[in-house]
Amino acid sequence: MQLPQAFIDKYTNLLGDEAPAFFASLDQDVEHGFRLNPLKAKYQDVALDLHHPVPFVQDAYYGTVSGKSLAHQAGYVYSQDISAMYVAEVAAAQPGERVLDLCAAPGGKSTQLAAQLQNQGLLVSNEINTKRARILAENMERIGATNVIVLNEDPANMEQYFPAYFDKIVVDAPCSGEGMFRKDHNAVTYWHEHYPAECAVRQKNILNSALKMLRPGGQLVYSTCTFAPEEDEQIAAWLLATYPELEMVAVPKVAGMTPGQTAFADNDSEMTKAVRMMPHHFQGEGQFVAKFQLAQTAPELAPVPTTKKKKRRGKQARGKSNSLSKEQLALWEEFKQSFFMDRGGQKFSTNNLRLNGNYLYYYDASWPDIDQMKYVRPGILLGEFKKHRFEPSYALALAVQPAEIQAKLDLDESEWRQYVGGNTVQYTGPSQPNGWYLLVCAGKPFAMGKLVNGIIKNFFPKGLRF
Ligand SMILES: C[S@@+](CC[C@H](N)C(=O)[O-])C[C@H]1O[C@@H](n2cnc3c(N)ncnc32)[C@H](O)[C@@H]1O
Repeated sequence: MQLPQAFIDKYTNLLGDEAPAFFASLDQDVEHGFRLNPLKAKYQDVALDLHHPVPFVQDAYYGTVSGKSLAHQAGYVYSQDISAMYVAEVAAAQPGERVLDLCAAPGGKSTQLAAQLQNQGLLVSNEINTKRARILAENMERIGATNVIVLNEDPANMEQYFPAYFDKIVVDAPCSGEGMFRKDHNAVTYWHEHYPAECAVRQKNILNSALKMLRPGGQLVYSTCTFAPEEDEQIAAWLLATYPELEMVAVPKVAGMTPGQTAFADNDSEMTKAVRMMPHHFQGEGQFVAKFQLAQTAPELAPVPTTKKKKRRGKQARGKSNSLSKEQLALWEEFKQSFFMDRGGQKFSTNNLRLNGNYLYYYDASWPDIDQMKYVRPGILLGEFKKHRFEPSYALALAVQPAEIQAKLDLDESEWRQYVGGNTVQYTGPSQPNGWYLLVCAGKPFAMGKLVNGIIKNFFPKGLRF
């Protein structure tokens, strides 16, 4: 790989004797990994090689996964770089917590945080870039978490709505991406000498917003995929200097991980509590992770909102949320009765429904009001009301477990392939009445289908077909 001379000079100076090994490693192949998704029933029952676990990350393995496999489509697996997996592992969200992933697309950390939460508590996954926020929403939908809101906001706009609200915040910051040079040689072309310093300005702005949303006693995890001290140790040191109520928490180092470098931040010895993953020592991409604790006694850092809340913004935010009409409620209840065992029990109860236009969402009544914010997914999309009927969503199929559904049809792998390719399927199983069914292949729910006189009509989302 052709590295810019300024980059070579910089790291020759910073890394000294290690520099040749560091530069050489940027031309070597990277080890791939994937994580299984414990939110799915029997999640380890996948046709993948699970003989090589990543020892320091829950449910993670070395290897590659096809995006066109059943396990991937049905949300049982997420491909992720080995180093990147360590960020959410360090955040260690606990069931019941309120967690914010502030720079979340495409969803590597968010999918992992959702798994840690086990559908208890709330995960707000935010992405500022609209196109990327949609991809994030698709990934969150695929893994089937039922406690996730996907926002498409500038962090600065979020402060007033979530003052001192979250127990944990992950800032996986936009950065100069030097750690990605190995995987994406094109990334080198964006790099210039002043790029890290420019990124640092943006990182500080994002962190200032994040801290206003962190509750006293809460924890912040900051990470980048760059080697630049300006964006790593120097940002961590700036945080400590700017927010005396913050202290660093030591991040455990496993084989190959190196401590943050004191020399990169005015000999601040706290920096050894952070971790660096450098490609000449560690098998994944380059990564920096630092963890901070906000003192329990810290004053709330958020301004008390005094101004009137802004009007709803953005296309997705249009259509005031309102309650269901009698007909809509009856259609939903009718669907629930035929689809779920025990009519769904307490799941998706009427208190937790929210209508946006004709779209019906599950939105837990205890969650914060996001009406004023730009969102992509305000909870789980359950389905859409069409003329005198209810059409259940793909997201619902991925958010339920087979055992809680009575209306389901088992398809084999070739029928699955036919269906995800956008085709109808001739149903050959025991006779069933017409209606909506959860489609299941090898025990994995993968879509909704409508059975009409022995044919399963195709409702697989057009953009996801393969
Ligand atoms: C390193 S990536 C996040 C990767 C993600 N956490 C994952 O694990 O899949 C950083 C993200 O920050 C977003 N971003 C860019 N500028 C931002 C800003 N000013 N505030 C918040 N996020 C920003 C980028 O669009 C990008 O998706």
